[in-house]
Amino acid sequence: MNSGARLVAGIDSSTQSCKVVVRDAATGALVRQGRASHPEGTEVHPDHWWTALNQAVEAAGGLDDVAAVSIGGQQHGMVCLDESGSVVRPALLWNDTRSAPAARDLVDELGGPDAGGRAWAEAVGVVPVASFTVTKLRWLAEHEPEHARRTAAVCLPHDWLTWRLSGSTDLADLTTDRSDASGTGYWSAATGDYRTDLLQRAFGSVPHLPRVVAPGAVAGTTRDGTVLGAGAGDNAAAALGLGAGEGDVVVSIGTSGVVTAVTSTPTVDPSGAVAGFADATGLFLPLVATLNAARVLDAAARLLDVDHAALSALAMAAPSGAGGLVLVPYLEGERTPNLPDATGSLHGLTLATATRPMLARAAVEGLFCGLADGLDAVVAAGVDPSRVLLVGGAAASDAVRTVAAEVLGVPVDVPPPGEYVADGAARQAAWAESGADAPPVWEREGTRRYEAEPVPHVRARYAAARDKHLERPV
Ligand SMILES: Nc1ncnc2c1ncn2[C@@H]1O[C@H](COP(=O)(O)OP(=O)(O)O)[C@@H](O)[C@H]1O
Ligand SMILES: O=C(CO)[C@@H](O)[C@H](O)COP(=O)(O)O
Repeated sequence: MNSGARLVAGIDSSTQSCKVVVRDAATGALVRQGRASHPEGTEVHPDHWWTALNQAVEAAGGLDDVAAVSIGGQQHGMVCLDESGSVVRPALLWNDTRSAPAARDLVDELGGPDAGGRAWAEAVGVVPVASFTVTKLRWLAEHEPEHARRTAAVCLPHDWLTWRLSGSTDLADLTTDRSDASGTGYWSAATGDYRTDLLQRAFGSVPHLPRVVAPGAVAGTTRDGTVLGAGAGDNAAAALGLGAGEGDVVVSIGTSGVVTAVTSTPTVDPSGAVAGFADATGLFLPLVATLNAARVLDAAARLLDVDHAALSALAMAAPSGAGGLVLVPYLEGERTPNLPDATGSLHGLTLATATRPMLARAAVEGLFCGLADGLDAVVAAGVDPSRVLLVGGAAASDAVRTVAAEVLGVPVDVPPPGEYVADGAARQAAWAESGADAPPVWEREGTRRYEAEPVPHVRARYAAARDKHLERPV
């Protein structure tokens, strides 16, 4: 297939799967792609990611003719390695909530919800919640001291996979990048430094940490000499893949629901709603993430015994507001707002709303009302959105696109279906391989705009319902 063009590859090692794209480095044209599934669960041995990566690479026709590769990965997952480079225990993922008490303790130790929240946000841009690596390390130190004692290095999913691609087993060769480092809770996007004092506080010692590679720099090479880019957290990679600039807000509906924006200054939000992450170009990436997004629709489709296309058709057959039926979608607990033990709930059931279309509509609206709260928080942090770019697996749904425009209250641009995290990683790989000051410009056509009258009544009804939920049974 290669007609002499220089090729680069981008990999998205996300929560549910691994996707690989091979693109022309100069034009960005898609040459080939592949995919493989990850196992279910919030605790996953990294070997499964490596197996899926190799399957996805094989499905994409291999990397033999590729000049450079980068990896975008699910953020925050705790990968612990011993002195010999072996994995100490399965990784705890971003959506594993067992470290919620550890998160509360870490905030309390710096002064409680107000003073402690401010102290953490000023130090590292985030206020600990169960998703962040620093809280998982505290959990490990408290609950599995033998594993903590054996931990000689800590890294993130994309760091570990990049290291595996390099073929090294030397902990000194571990690398990360600004965007993923900023999701650990012990690296500051504002200063560009590790806060080993906070890591020491959380874990009781300071294991070896990956070197932070600058955007566009070379992290190393594979054994065959293929250039390895720095990689990125998946949300930063998606922003790079979309070419998002200031004023663009990216909303991703994957396993997580995410609202992000690229900004030129770091964000400090002592409430913790907006995480002050770094992006993949040297700028910043304020981000709100929810634990409940595409899987809310998976669950609704399961309940109604339909596929996603039929779920979308059902939702489109119901009116805005689903006649007053509200689904609060805390099916996996929640991260924003910080309610790790919450469960989902259905409000406003009447004989008229107890129908399949109303339930389908309420599911889509519920997940977007949570994200609209997130968009409000990003705006309060100083972002002035001119449009929303909608991506992630569930962006394929017509109902999702329509409800997004209604509930978010801004024009929603849906780029053509694609793997924007993997594309961002590929663009970064091309940047690293070129040695240029900036990533290559890749044109993209086919973006479709969705506009709708805002629906304040839908958000008002959700706001009345969202605090009424049961905790998970013990
Ligand atoms: N047409 C669709 N409508 C709604 N959800 C969809 C559709 N197609 C895929 N999904 C859902 O999107 C999710 C996968 O999206 P993706 O962004 O790849 O997730 P992740 O990055 O978290 O692994 C799955 O939960 C899948 O069921
Ligand atoms: O925790 C976050 C961001 O802070 C998540 O966005 C993860 O990065 C997982 O992303 P997906 O696999 O759902 O795309």
